[in-house]
Amino acid sequence: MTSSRVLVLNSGSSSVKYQLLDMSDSRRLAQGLVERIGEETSRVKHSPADGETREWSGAISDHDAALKAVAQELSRDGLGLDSPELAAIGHRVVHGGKHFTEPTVIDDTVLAEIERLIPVAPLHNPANLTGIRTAQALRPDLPQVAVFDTAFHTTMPESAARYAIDVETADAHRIRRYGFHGTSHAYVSRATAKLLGKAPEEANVIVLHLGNGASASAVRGGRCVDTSMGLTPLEGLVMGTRSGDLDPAVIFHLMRVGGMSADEIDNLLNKKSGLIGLCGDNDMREIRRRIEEGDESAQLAFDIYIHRLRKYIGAYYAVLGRVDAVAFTAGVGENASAVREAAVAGLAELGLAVDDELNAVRSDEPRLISPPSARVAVAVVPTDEELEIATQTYALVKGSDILT
Ligand SMILES: Nc1ncnc2c1ncn2[C@@H]1O[C@H](COP(=O)(O)OP(=O)(O)O)[C@@H](O)[C@H]1O
Ligand SMILES: CC(=O)OP(=O)(O)O
Ligand SMILES: [Mg+2]
Repeated sequence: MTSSRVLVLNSGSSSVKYQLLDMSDSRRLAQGLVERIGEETSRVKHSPADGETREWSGAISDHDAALKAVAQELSRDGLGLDSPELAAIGHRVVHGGKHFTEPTVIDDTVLAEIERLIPVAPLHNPANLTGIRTAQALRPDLPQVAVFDTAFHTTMPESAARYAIDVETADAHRIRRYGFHGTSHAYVSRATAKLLGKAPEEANVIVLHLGNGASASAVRGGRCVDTSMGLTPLEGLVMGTRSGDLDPAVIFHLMRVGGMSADEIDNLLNKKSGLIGLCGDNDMREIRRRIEEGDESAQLAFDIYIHRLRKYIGAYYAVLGRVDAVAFTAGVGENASAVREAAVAGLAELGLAVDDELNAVRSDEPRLISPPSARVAVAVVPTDEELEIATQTYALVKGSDILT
């Protein structure tokens, strides 16, 4: 039997998203989500392609237990991890440092490197590691492949990747801009070029990945030339719970004057800042609802979010010189028409505008929302990190002697 199925695991700090795909025709056989891992009640949602979605709540204490729940759900549909049709398991790994520029078959050395990078991706790499270890224990015979969020950004020029600090100190501690959400920026920039009827090499695209974590990238001819996240996924845009850009002196001030420890500030900036810090909610749906009711702190949080986003659009416009499209993606980018409208409002001089009717359309398909006459296309392009990870994983193991 030829094996052509790939299971993709995208382990976040408190969630696991997964998809099982048949790569002979890129068909999705099942997908799902385990949320609120470690909380009192976790939630599991599992959708087989040929059956009813199943949802249940229960206590799932850690990522190991979450993955076992995923394996069980897949088994119930006859798609268990013991299937001989499974060719590989692909894992999203958030931080790959400078070393990993390509999808990589995981061995002990790769595991050790992912572990070494935990201090620069404390919310993500530990979850990614648990996902890998549990999957290895369930199927020790299968190739496990790491697809790194950082890989797509390794093409950035030094002028974009280097911080303006003492070079020796930076090099000693490997401090530079790595960038994240790379599989999404790669997938969306390519899909945007396709939507424009261009080859990726011909298109300059600003990608705005606005999920709970959020980042922008400038992509010239299919290669990343700048991105908003940095050494860690904390820099750049305002996010659900992360501050994004701020004066680094805020940290010394909080230490010296506020009496806070490094860990306390880390927690403040990563988990209690961004939208949730500004108004108590990190879900854009809730923020929009509160704004409709006249809530001032929700309005201010929204305005700060949009102000930062517009600054990055302007910055990357200048970085690229010529922009063919601005693409919105991820939970907020794909769904929040008010964010898209506000992000480009008043930028007609730059060739940017949205058409209200097109912007209001809800769809899972890539689509243009700018008026046909606009000089720069504005697009909504749903991301599919799992499909991209599966494609890269399968390309690596197919036809190699890894697959037996
Ligand atoms: N219909 C919607 N309108 C506005 N925002 C939405 C909508 N649906 C989802 N979102 C936003 O998308 C976010 C999640 O995005 P997602 O890309 O799934 O994030 P992540 O992968 O980081 O968990 C939610 O926190 C919410 O703010
Ligand atoms: C890198 C990152 O921020 O990822 P996520 O959006 O999944 O938190
Ligand atoms: Mg995401």
